Amino acid sequence: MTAPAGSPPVRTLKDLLDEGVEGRTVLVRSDLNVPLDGGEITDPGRIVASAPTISALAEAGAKVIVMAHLGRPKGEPDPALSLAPVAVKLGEVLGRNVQLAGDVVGQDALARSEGLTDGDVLLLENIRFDPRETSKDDAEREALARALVDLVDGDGAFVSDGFGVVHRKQASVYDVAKLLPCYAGTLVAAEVDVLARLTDNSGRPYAVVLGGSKVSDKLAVIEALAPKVDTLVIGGGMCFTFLAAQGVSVGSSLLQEEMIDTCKGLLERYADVIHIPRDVVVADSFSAEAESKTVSVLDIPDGWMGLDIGPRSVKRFAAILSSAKTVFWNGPMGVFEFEKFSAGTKGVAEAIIEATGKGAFSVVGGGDSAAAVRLLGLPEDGFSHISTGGGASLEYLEGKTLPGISALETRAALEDPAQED
Ligand SMILES: Nc1ncnc2c1ncn2[C@@H]1O[C@H](COP(=O)(O)OP(=O)(O)O)[C@@H](O)[C@H]1O
Ligand SMILES: O=C(OP(=O)(O)O)[C@H](O)COP(=O)(O)O
Repeated sequence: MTAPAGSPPVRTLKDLLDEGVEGRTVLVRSDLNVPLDGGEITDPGRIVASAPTISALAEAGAKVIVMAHLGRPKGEPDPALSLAPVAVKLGEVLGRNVQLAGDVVGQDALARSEGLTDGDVLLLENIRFDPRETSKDDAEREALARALVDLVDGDGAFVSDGFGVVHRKQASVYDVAKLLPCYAGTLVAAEVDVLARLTDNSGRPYAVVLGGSKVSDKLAVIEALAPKVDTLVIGGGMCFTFLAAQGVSVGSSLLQEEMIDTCKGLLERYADVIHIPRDVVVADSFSAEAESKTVSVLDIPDGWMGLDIGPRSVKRFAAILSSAKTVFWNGPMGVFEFEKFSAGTKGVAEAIIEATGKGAFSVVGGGDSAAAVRLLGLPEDGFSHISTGGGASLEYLEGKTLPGISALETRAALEDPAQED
């Protein structure tokens, strides 16, 4: 894992294993935030990607305690977001029993952590059931971090392996790293090394494709990315704020009202960089069985919502992407989970695969984007790399400090022997 120039290398899982972990308790932060449909996991990609680190530690005799989140609970237990189905799937993938704690740092988690023997794996309940995980108050987050460390015996360690969440300054991602010897897991190390190839001197034309539904997160990233790239193709739930900025009526589509002026400015400053759809597939409700039709963006009926980009836009985006030498894609072009709104995602993905076949370096980033590739039956090896992090990758590309990475670098600097007087 390449550390920023001049800073000591971040310690990795290999360093921890070389130290020896037998009998030691190791806290691991994984990103197991998988898509669910009625309690069923529709794509276990993140669980599969997280398994090597957990497996290596258990095989080496560590007592492994895994911290993870699922969705965005409002700081209290939500049965629909319990990690129970994740624990079952993780056990299947690891080929070993995975215990699920009934709480995060409560009596059950404590009792189970005290009862662990070498090689055991304990998954804590959804870490975001505790409001301190995502608190903006440092003291609150630090209190949860200390409670998590209390689950660990004296010679414990922390492994940061949840690449998809390293852009979040949260207790289990950032604050725990200040309290224990910390290491980058195999997934985090691999992802950062791949993304390091997506820099300013990447092959040109450099295209970024943005979609999905986390509009507020990603609109903020666009301002930083726009000057760095040759093309910004925008679809999914992202495009409607841009369309509204052009005075278009977007019906009941996803819309970030407070960002309309920002988008107006971006469209003015980067008119030749930013490309938004000219036709969309609209629906009279958010459902797989909704009535739908393809319309010009100028004809979105009141009360209807855009749930995919239209065929004309797919064709235009594909033409733009066909000459790209570097492509980063985060966010589906539509609600691909519903078959009738999946054509936009499939068409743009196929265009990226075609560009990759002609020598482009392409990265797909994001839980749902990666899931879309697999669920739409597209060849994963048609892309140069499929990343488990969408927002994390975007903020890395933006050049932002990722709290989950900076915490590792800070610890490495503090523990670097060269720093000794
Ligand atoms: N036009 C749209 N309206 C509402 N939701 C959308 C639209 N287009 C895509 N989505 C949703 O975006 C979600 C993924 O968004 P996001 O989490 O940002 O992607 P990723 O996980 O790849 O970063 C998908 O569940 C998809 O259904
Ligand atoms: O799904 C995730 O990010 P992504 O949607 O950017 O891929 C991560 O698990 C982070 O989740 P969050 O955006 O609720 O912090």
